[in-house]
Amino acid sequence: MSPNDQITTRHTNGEHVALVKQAQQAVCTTFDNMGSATPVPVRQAHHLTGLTPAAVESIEAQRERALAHLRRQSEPLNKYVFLSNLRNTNEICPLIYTPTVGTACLEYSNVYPFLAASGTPDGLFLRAEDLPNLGQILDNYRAALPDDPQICVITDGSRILGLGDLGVNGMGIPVGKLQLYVAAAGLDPRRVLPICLDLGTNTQRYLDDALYMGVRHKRPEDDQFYPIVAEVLASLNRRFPRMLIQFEDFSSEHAFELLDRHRNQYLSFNDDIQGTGAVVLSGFINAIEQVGRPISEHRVLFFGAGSAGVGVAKQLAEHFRAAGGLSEEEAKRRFWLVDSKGLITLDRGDRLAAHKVYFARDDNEGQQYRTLNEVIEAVKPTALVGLSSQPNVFTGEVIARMAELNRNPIIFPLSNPAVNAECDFATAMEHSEYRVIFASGTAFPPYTVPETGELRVPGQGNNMYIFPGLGLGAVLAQPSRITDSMIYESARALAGALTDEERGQGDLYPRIQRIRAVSAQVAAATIRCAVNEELATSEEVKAVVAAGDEALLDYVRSHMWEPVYSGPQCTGDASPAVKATTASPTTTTTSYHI
Ligand SMILES: NC(=O)C1=CN([C@@H]2O[C@H](COP(=O)(O)OP(=O)(O)OC[C@H]3O[C@@H](n4cnc5c(N)ncnc54)[C@H](O)[C@@H]3O)[C@@H](O)[C@H]2O)C=CC1
Ligand SMILES: CC(=O)C(=O)O
Ligand SMILES: [Mg+2]
Repeated sequence: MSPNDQITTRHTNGEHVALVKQAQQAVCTTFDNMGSATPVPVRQAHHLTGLTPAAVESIEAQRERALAHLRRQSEPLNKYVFLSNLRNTNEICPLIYTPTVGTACLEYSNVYPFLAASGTPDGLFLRAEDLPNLGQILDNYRAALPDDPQICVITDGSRILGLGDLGVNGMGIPVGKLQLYVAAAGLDPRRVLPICLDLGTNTQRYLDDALYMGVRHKRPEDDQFYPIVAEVLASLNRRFPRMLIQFEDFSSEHAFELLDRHRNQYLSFNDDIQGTGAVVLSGFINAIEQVGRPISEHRVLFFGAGSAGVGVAKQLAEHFRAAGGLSEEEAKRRFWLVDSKGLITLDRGDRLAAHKVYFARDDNEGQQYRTLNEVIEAVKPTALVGLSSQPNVFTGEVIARMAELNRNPIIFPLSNPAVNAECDFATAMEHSEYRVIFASGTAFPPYTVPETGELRVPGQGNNMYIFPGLGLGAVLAQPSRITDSMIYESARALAGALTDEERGQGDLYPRIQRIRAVSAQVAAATIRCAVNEELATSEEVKAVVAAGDEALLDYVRSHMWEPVYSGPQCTGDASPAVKATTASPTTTTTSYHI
């Protein structure tokens, strides 16, 4: 007797319809849906026979078709909408990230209904009014998942990339970051939690926009803001005590304070301050090696002194101390930070935000420097780092001057998305006689040197090289907190992850195609550090670290989720429960059929 017959004989017609629907939906939920790869017995068991064409495909064939369709779309936003739907119906989709995620955030309210066409929620949208029911809301969300989430990325949308306060439209960023966790470090897509804390927006055009989907009022003052965030974090921690919390794209005024308040309370880190600090340090380590001058001779000029600028400067200063043999005071004096009012000095006459005070200069002898050109002439930097969101401020003239001052000027225009970058790769190459050492936040196309035909590939200094591995390491080691040493070790691991070939070609970062292997190395370094600092609570991980570096790397790799079709669904089991499969000879993996 077929399953269909069983239903018909035992139930009335109405019950039959309901049961068929239930059985069909059981294989149509996001995480169990195999689409055109659903085997014939499963189609029969779930009453899907005749509802799809006959072909039973492999995951490779599905991937090929999706890729071809993606490439046929000419508009980046259409690509994003397609990928978003693909993600919501089939958790195999790779990168949905900068630059398109920037456009997608700007348009989020306009395209949201199409993104959510599958009915799968993007994540949690939390409002201040929800606080009394937060426990219930988390329970509701948890009910749709097979297990507790391991990582959440939370934003309040107040500083999305370099695009400003986008309110609820910022949800695209936690979603995109968590997609990278899945693609780059093999986090299980069913165990990640994007959160938009929708407390309003100060952007008038959204408040006036009839189609804006967020809470329609201004943001709360600090005396309300901090208690709200504290309550949300406490609820998250009560419900999911082992979950790592990643703060993302909070405005700089709040980013530092939130990190200070909560970093020792919960397993958490701030991606813009610490993740960016680590990724830029990593590229800098490799850049300094190429330049061939000792660390102590470098003079670094930061254009932009927000969460990213100050976070990166602090991370580099730590390296100047640890690897350059400088005292804290000597290290600090190798850095000059510029904000919208010019070089940050103690006697500039304005009240400096707390995060700017550490690097404020006191050696300017009463003189203030307002423009970038003035500061360059005063400082004569070896490196120029852009984290200002001001497009094209590193003009041809600025780059030419840097190339006069240095045989190999280090120029990192790191603002996102690409339209906000302080310069593009072609400008940097053409005005430096191709001598620039370059990395940008969003990838620029390679450049062909006209005279020689040599193809030069620019580096991408984006925290996506750090946070996936750092997060995976934290999930596996379960330390009580993320320390500065773990961040520093993640940066060193990334710097050391270049292959000889990549190093030989002058790359600062590993090729993106190797991101999984690289994330495994970053995760291993994080775990090793957590164990050495006696903060790791996983006994399994402690034993693996004791067994040596190869064992640790194997362990990390074996815990990276892979999309594979296997398990009971393939045999027609009428209730397609998700089961783990063994992908490595040594350990049980967290790979599941989807
Ligand atoms: N590549 C990467 O991995 C990352 C890049 N970013 C990018 O860094 C940028 C900055 O991020 P945050 O520091 O969080 O933002 P922020 O808005 O807090 O900081 C911007 C800084 O630039 C300064 N600035 C603005 N206009 C200026 C002008 N005309 N001249 C000189 N300085 C000016 C501001 O005074 C402020 O200090 C964003 O574009 C963001 O997307 C941020 C994190 C990671
Ligand atoms: C990359 C990133 O985190 C940002 O631009 O904010
Ligand atoms: Mg960010």
